[in-house]
Amino acid sequence: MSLLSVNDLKVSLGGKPVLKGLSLDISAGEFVGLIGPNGAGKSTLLRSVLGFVAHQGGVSIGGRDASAMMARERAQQIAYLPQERDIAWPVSVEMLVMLGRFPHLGAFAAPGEADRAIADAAMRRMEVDGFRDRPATALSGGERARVLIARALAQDAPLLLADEPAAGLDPSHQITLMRTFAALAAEGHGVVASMHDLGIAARWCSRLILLDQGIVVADGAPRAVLTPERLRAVYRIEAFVGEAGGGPVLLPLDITAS
Ligand SMILES: Nc1ncnc2c1ncn2[C@@H]1O[C@H](COP(=O)(O)OP(=O)(O)OP(=O)(O)O)[C@@H](O)[C@H]1O
Repeated sequence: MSLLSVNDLKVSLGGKPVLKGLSLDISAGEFVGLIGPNGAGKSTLLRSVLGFVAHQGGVSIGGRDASAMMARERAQQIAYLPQERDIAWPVSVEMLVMLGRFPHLGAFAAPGEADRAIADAAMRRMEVDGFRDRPATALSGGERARVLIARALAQDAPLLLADEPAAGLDPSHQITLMRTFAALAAEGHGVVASMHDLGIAARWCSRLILLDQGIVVADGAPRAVLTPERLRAVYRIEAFVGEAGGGPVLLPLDITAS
């Protein structure tokens, strides 16, 4: 089932074309890594789908034209983890995660038992339930990131768009996150996460979409997308690409000599 369809998306920012006619489809069951060098357009793509950026071209969410959807309807269909990890108010971790349930509540309705159970499960998944009573502003960068991911999980939308969710996480929490996203996809959600760690993207994602200068330059299985030639052409890096422990391994080694 198609969760997201983007057709010939074009965005200009500050008079400069940033997305230049980009098309993609995301289906239920996929864990897609959105990769590409700094400035390739990854965040702009995610923000355009959310309706935060003026754009040309078609976006449909769950088979419906996104431009006709209210913000609340979109939030029921798509959970979004922004790149910024700022938390403005010293609310408790539990309250912040519970905010993920708000698109599902009626006007003025308080969260019920089912909402609490979903928020609790999200906190346990991201291993933040141990500090549920602490102010969310009094956490380390990585802990804060995990709390914000838990909030996005609590939203329990068919599609999750996450902008650099692994940034700032230690290796064990990065792997926990990748396992969680892979499990969400196996449960029938769609997950699109922008990432800079190509090794972790190669190992865990079912599909990679490589952006460069506002266009999709490769889209497919990680082994097919991350060839040494393409890494050279797009990232200007030399990399070791191999296999270990039942999956692909990628290690950037050096800058390509020009
Ligand atoms: N408000 C803005 N005004 C002008 N140009 C912008 C604005 N926001 C982003 N850009 C430009 O748009 C391009 C794409 O930016 P975007 O943040 O989408 O890239 P990205 O792939 O997410 O990069 P990164 O990996 O560094 O997060 C960049 O060249 C950036 O400088």
